[in-house]
Amino acid sequence: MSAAEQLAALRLRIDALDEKILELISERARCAQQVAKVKKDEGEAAMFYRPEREAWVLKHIMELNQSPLNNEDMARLFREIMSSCLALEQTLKVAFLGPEGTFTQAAALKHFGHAVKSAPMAAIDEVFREVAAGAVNFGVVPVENSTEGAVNHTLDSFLEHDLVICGEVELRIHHHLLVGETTKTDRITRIYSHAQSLAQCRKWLDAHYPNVERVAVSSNADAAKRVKSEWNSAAIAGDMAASLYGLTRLFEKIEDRPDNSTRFLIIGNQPVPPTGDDKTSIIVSMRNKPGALHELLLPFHANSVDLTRIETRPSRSGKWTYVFFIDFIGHHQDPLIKDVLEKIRSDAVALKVLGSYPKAVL
Ligand SMILES: O=C(O)C(=O)C[C@]1(C(=O)O)C=C[C@@H](O)C=C1
Repeated sequence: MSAAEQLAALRLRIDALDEKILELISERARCAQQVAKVKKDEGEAAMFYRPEREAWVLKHIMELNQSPLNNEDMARLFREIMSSCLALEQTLKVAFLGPEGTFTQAAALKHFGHAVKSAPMAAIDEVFREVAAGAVNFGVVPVENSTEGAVNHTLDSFLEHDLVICGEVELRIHHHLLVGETTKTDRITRIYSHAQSLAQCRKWLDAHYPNVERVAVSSNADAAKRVKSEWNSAAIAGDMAASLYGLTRLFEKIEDRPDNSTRFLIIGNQPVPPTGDDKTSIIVSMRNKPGALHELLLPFHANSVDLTRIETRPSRSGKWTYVFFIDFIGHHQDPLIKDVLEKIRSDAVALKVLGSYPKAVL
């Protein structure tokens, strides 16, 4: 058989398979419509989006996968199928730190898929306010970066709002130096980016553009937007912002650490049931006395509960008083975790469970 004949035969097989896939996806979509009907018949506060179920579906697919596609690629395809199925039940509106093209938007799409309605906000606090007011279903906010540490705006917003964390998503962050069609690349005098991104590329900038002004703006996407109209400036931003604002990559992957990644939280109003593979986030304030931190950590150690993060912030309710943000493995409904939380509550000035949620799958 000639190469052309082989290609034609393979394409016929692909056509037939596509038709089967189409049929199966359609059947799945009709199932989702029936699920929606059952949920609506159940009562007023139907919960269409079910993070615990979505985590299970994606993990199940990854466990079963034996195809040439790797687990992440396969799960991403199912992520999108499920996103479209959910859109048949309810159009989710998701707020994030805008404008369009930020890493936070990329995180939102990674977590929810592309069938949600995006609502870009000008600041992290606005994301919290929109969710609290019920103007959107969920919000996505950055919480920590592997190079630069905590995102304090997000932590402080948790002190001011009563919202539930219902998910987490991790994103590898690749920064590029972006220029526009009219940029004179040998005469760049200014580089725009978000302060965190400038910090994540500090060594690269010191080596390549030591004398160029670094200007911190509200987001990477905002930086990309500015470059379009200026001939002497460049921006540090990611792929989404580059394609959205029609910029080209003068240098790629300029982050100082190759494993640079950011963790984002999904905030909403709906608690998530246990999946068996969960994380919990709490805020605790302790009496200002020697050994307070030791006292706080003891119940975790005594019960072999894995802490994944601890962060300290000023409490805002008194000079030199602090609150601790703690993440650990387990769900607040697990009997062991319940015991740990009860012990902490008896020693603490205040304890707030921000939420228990499935560990990031993708
Ligand atoms: O199982 C459900 O509750 C569904 O609504 C179905 C489905 C899916 O397509 O698999 C859709 C949306 C939910 O977030 C979870 C799963």
